[in-house]
Amino acid sequence: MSPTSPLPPPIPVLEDYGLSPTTGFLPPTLPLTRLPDPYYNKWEAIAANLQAHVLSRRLRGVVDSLPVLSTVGLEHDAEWRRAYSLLCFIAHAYIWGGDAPADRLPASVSVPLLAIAARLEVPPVATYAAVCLWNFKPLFLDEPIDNLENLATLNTFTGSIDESWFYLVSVAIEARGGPILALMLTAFGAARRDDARTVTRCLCAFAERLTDLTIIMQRLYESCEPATFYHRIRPFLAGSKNMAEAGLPRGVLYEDGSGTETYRQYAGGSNAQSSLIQFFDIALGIHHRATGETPATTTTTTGGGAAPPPPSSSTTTKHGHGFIHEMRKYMPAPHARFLEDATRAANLREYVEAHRSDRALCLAYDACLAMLSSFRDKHISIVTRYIINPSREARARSRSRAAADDDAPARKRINLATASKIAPEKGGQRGTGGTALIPFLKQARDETSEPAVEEWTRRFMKRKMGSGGGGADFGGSGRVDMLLPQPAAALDKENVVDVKGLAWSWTMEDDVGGICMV
Ligand code: HEM
Repeated sequence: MSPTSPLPPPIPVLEDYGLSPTTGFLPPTLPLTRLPDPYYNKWEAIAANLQAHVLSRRLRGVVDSLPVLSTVGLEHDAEWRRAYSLLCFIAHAYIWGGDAPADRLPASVSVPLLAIAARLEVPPVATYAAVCLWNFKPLFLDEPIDNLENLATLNTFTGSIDESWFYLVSVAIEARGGPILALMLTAFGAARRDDARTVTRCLCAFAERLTDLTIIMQRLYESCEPATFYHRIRPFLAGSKNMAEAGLPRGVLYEDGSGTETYRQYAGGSNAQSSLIQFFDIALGIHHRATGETPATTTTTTGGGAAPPPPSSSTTTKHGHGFIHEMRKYMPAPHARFLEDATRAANLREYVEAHRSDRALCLAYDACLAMLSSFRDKHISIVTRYIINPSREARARSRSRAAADDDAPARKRINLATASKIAPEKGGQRGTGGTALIPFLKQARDETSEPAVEEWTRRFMKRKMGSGGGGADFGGSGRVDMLLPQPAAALDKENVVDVKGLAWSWTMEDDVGGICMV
C-alpha cells in the first residue's frame, strides 16, 4: 500500500450492532416469554388469547377499551423487544381480524407501539423481527436453537401448527446461519492479509452451512399447508401499502389523540426482511439489479468468468434491487447499518478474481454461489406452492362461483385473502405494470451465480438454469424453471393480474400453467 492510499474500511465488529457471533441476527439473549412488570398484564392477556378474541369478534372492542399504557415499565432490551412483538401481533389482528380491515389503530396500541418502535429503530408493523427473530423459545434450554425439534413460537395469530412452523423454519435458518457472520468477517480479514488458506477454509464452511439452510427451508412442507398459509396466515401479515383492493385505500391511521395524525403505509412482514440472506449476497459480492435489467458490461476474461459489474445504482426503482434494498427499512436499524458497513468492507469477490490460479479458493467460492443459488431455487418452488398456486385456485373458484351464482354469499369478508380474487372483477387491476413475482425471484437467483470464476461452474449453473435437459443438480431436484410460468414480458398483458406476496404487491401471469413439483 502506498503511503498516500486511504486506509481500508474497518471490518465491522458484531457486538457494535447488537449481533452475536453464535446466533447472528437472533437476539443475543433469548426472547422473553412474558413481560416481567405486571403493569403490562393486559397486553399479555390479549396476545395469549388472540385467536379467541378474533374468532369471537371481540378483539376490536377489547383493544378499544384498553388504557394507553406507558413504556416506563420497560427496562432491558429484551423487554422492549417482547413489547414490540406483542403489540405488532395485537395491531395486525386488530386491522385484519374482522369482516373488513380497520384503517385506524386506536391510541391504546398505536401510542406505545410508536414509542417502542422508535426506541428499537424498527417500523411499527409486524416485521420479520416481530414475528420471527424475537418470537421464539427453545423447548429445552440445554439444547441448540438451530434444531427445529427444539423450537416453539411465543405468539401466533391463528394458533395453528402451520403458522408456528412457518416462523420456526426461519428461526432455525437464522440460528444455523448465525455463525456465518463471524466466519465471513474472518475471511475479509484473511483476504486483506493475503491468507488464501484461511479464506478458502471459511468459504468451504460457508458452503456447507448454506446446504444446511436449504435443507431446513425445505422442511417447511412438513407442517405448513399451502392453503392454510395462503388463506389463514398470510392475511394477518399484510401491510398497509398498495392495499386499496384489500380494503385499505389510504393505509392505516395510527391514532395518538392529537387529531393531526396522517395515514401511514407500510409493507407487510416478509422473510425478504431477513438480514442474513442479504449478508450472504454482500459477503460474496453478488449484485442485484432492477428486475428486467441485464448486466451492463460483461467482459470475458481468460478464465471464462465475467468481470464484476459495477454495483447497481438502482436503489430508486419500485422493485428489483430497489425492493431488496427497500426491505432494509424493515430490519432493525442496527442490522441494516451492519449490512451497510459490511458492504464497504467486503472484498472476497475481488480477492478471488485476483487469485484465479488458486483452484481450491475458486472452487470454494463457486460452491458458495452454487449453494446460495440452489437455496433461491428451492425458495421459488416454495413461493409457487404457497402463493402462486393457491392464488390461481382461488381465482378460478371465484370465477366459477360468480358464473354459477349471482347471489352474494351470506357474509362477505374483505381482506388480503379475498383481494386478489376480487381485483380482476373490479377492473383496472389487470396488468398494473408492477413487477412479476416469479421473474423477480428468478432474476435474484440467476444474479447469484453471475460472479462464478471457474469455467465448469459457470457452465454447470447456466445449464441448471437453462430451459431444458436433465443433469445433475447441486441442490437436488430443483429444476423449477421448466415448471414455472414464462416471464411476464412474453405474455399477453391481459393475462397479468395482481398477486399479494408478503411484503409487497406483485403481478403474475394468470392463465399459464405452473404446477411446481419438487
Ligand atoms: C411459506 C414460505 C415462504 C413464502 C410464501 C415466501 C414468499 C416470498 C415472497 C412472496 C417474496 C417476494 C417479496 C414479498 O412479497 O415478500 C419472497 C422474497 C424473499 N424470501 Fe421468501 N417466502 C417464504 C419463505 C422464505 C424463507 C424460509 C426464507 C429464508 C429465510 C425466505 C427468504 C426470502 C428472501 C431473501 C426474499 C427476497 C428475494 C431474494 O433475495 O431472493 N423466504 N418470499
